[in-house]
Amino acid sequence: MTKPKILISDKMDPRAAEVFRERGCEVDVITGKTPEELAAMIGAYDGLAIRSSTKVTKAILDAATNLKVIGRAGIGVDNVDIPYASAKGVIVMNTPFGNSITTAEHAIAMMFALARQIPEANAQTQEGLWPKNGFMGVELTGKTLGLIGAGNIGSIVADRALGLKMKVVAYDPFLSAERAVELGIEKADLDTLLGKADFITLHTPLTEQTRNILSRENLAKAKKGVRIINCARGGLIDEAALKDALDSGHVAGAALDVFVEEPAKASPLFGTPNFICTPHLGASTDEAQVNVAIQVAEQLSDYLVNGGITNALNVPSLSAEEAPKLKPYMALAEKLGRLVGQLEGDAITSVAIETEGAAAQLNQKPIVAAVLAGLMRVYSDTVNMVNAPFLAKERGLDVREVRHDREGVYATLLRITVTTADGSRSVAGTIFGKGEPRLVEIHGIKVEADLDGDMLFVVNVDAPGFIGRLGSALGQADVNIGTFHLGRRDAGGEAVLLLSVDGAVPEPVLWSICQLDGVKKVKALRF
Ligand SMILES: NC(=O)c1ccc[n+]([C@@H]2O[C@H](COP(=O)([O-])OP(=O)(O)OC[C@H]3O[C@@H](n4cnc5c(N)ncnc54)[C@H](O)[C@@H]3O)[C@@H](O)[C@H]2O)c1
Ligand SMILES: O=C(O)[C@H](O)COP(=O)(O)O
Repeated sequence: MTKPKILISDKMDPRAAEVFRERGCEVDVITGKTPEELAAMIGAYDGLAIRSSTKVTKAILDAATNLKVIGRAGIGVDNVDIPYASAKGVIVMNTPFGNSITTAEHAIAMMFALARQIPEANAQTQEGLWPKNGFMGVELTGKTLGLIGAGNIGSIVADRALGLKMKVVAYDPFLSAERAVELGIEKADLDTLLGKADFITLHTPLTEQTRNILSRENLAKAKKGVRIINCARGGLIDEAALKDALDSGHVAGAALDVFVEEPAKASPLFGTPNFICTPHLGASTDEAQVNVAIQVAEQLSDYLVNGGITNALNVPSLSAEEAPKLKPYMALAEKLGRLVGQLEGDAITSVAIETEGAAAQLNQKPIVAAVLAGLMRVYSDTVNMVNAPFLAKERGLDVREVRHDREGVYATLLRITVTTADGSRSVAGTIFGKGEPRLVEIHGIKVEADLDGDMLFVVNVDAPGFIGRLGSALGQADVNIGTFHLGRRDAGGEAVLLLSVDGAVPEPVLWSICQLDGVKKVKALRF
């Protein structure tokens, strides 16, 4: 088996490359490339490990013809075009916890630095000014910290702030009342927070809802003398409005680790009194960088080598223990999806995916994704488990999952029922022996077959001599039959034939079979 190839394109702790190699991947560390240079080389790689410097744009993804997974050694993935990666079938993972403590500590450090104006006091002292009377600070004890975003980092900041005897008020629409009680903080709306907070710290992702959450209007609503910290993402604060609020004294201090434009080489905020900043250093500690480097390498190699999916942002997770159990089911799901996709074409409006017995105990999401990937292969060669659910949604396909815990005739069964304008049709399969996927039913008729290679599907009226006539038609056309599977609803009723053949059946031969007495449908299939 060829080893998966990984590119590490941003500065990352060397443990990442070591872990990739230990886990059976080839790895190149090539940093500091321009987008054009990256686009020229990315085609050779199965996995891409990045931090925040590499911008994974549409152009990079278009050039990444072999890419299966992108791993972000860190949290924010706003440098990756996730919708486009999903459409291209590329998994995007991050390491959501590896640098949270470090970043929370940076926010607390910024809060102290603001409260005691440490950077400016340090600079003036080292200039020999000994400015003992110029730096009157404020205590943190008893002050109110307004937390915008109380997720992983926000809740660590809250914990540390409570330890400093501050009161914490949080605005986070997704924070439950129970979680707020558990954290020992007050849940509030944004206006209440703005009216109460002596310090405000931001810990949300940058989204359409959070962009400029500290707008000019909201800054005006904040308490006079507020101090503001942003170690989350540039764009959460209106930088021009912040500059004006610092100049007017409405905001007593601001500390930014992140900027709208990065690298921030120039900013109207630079040089403003009571403004301090760091160059996106939130995650920059030895501990955090080792954590995220190891985690990203473990996650990417786990996916490329074993099929395990952890911390993916665009597909359901799949643990390394689950992956081998699910593997035969995903193969079955893909084949059955492919069968109905080829039989019904683009007329399908809805699909029901039912599992029975052992199959019903498994994680259903990957099975559903594999069915959809198989089904939509008729529309596109590049469809896979990652982009199939998105493509299905785009096409308006109605997808339903049903689990039946009881066992039927089979200890484990997967049934797919699709609906078209002509009604509903189903196919079903099971897992035999050591994980072999097997078709067991088509259109309610029992037929056992391996779905493999080129096949021919025929629906006919059950009648004596039909099989002989079909065999002759194929023989005359020099089409060799490998296996032959037959089922019928009842004697003289509808019958189905599924044949494996050595090579694709040419169109004129399909047409001649269509002309045989009693034939209702003929379809060449490929698996
Ligand atoms: N400066 C750095 O180096 C650095 C390092 C790590 C993380 N970060 C950034 O910090 C931020 C927070 O990271 P995290 O790990 O805590 O993420 P998280 O997903 O755990 O938490 C984000 C929180 O924001 C909340 N939220 C979402 N929309 C909101 C809205 N409209 N208003 C208020 N709250 C909202 C969510 O409910 C969630 O609780 C991210 O932007 C991340 O990229 C920066
Ligand atoms: O989202 C993150 O994890 C931080 O912004 C850290 O980014 P970095 O890895 O580029 O330092």
